[in-house]
Amino acid sequence: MKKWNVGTRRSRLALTQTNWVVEQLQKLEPNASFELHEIVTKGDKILDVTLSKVGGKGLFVKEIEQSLYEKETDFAVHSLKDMPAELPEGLVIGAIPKRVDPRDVLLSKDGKTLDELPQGALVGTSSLRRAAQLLAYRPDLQIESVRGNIDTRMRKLHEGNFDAIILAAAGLERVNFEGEISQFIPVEISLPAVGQGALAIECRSDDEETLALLRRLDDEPTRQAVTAERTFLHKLQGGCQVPIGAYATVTDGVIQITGMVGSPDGKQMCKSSASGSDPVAVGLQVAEAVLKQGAADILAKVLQENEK
Ligand SMILES: NCc1[nH]cc(CCC(=O)O)c1CC(=O)O
Repeated sequence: MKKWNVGTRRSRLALTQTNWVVEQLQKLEPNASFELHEIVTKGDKILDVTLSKVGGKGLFVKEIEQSLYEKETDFAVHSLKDMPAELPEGLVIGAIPKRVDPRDVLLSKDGKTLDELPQGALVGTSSLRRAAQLLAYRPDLQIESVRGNIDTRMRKLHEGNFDAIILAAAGLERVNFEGEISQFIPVEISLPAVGQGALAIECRSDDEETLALLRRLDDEPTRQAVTAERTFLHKLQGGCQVPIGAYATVTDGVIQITGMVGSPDGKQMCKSSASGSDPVAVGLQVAEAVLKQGAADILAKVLQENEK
């Protein structure tokens, strides 16, 4: 009987996602067994520093990738949005299952929507992307950093530290907290992070047996959409701690993508859309369009801030 060793982070969200993947695979391979290996990452340990200041790239995936190299594990389940644009040598994304809701959501006191929040309300988010788009829409809001996993952030809201916080719909739905959502923020107001709402299952590029297993969970339209988004991110040389957002959909084989780069204060916003049948081509096209609007200057300034 074949046994697969599966790497996962230890947070409730990570374990829920990994268990979901294992459940799907178990249905396809009733005779195989799967053993979970919980791995604590650097990103889980550093909770008191703003993420963008600890040099974010792949903070949540490095230790997990090490265990793949050492063949302690055969595959690992990640939130795609936590994956750097470029994978290290020898590792690939073996499957991208069908994406769930990609939107950001607002959780607020008394269920208020973005438009109903009082003047100058305090909103918790440590994402520069969310801050930029929120302030572009409501310049009066005050943004403050909030770290920790979903439970910690919701506790801070309930304790009265904030008027509202922003999270990803996908994470809340996966851990059955969708009842806490006050508003699904339209993508026209807040473009999601690249890959938000999608999972990535990572494995060794030469492990044919695992690749064949994972391929069965791959969703082609999702893969095309996130390929376009990740091409956009890669072209802008962005990791996950930059004010970059993108969202692509696929309809009858046509990919439609919108991408943005904004200054964290929301005052400068570069945004463009493209469509076509080649995910890489449309991703590059949008990246060039926002670069023409001045995205490089915004990103350089953010990098400079992070180094301080
Ligand atoms: N940055 C942490 C993270 N990574 C993935 C998700 C949610 C699940 C997803 O977007 O796939 C979250 C939490 C959040 O942003 O609210």
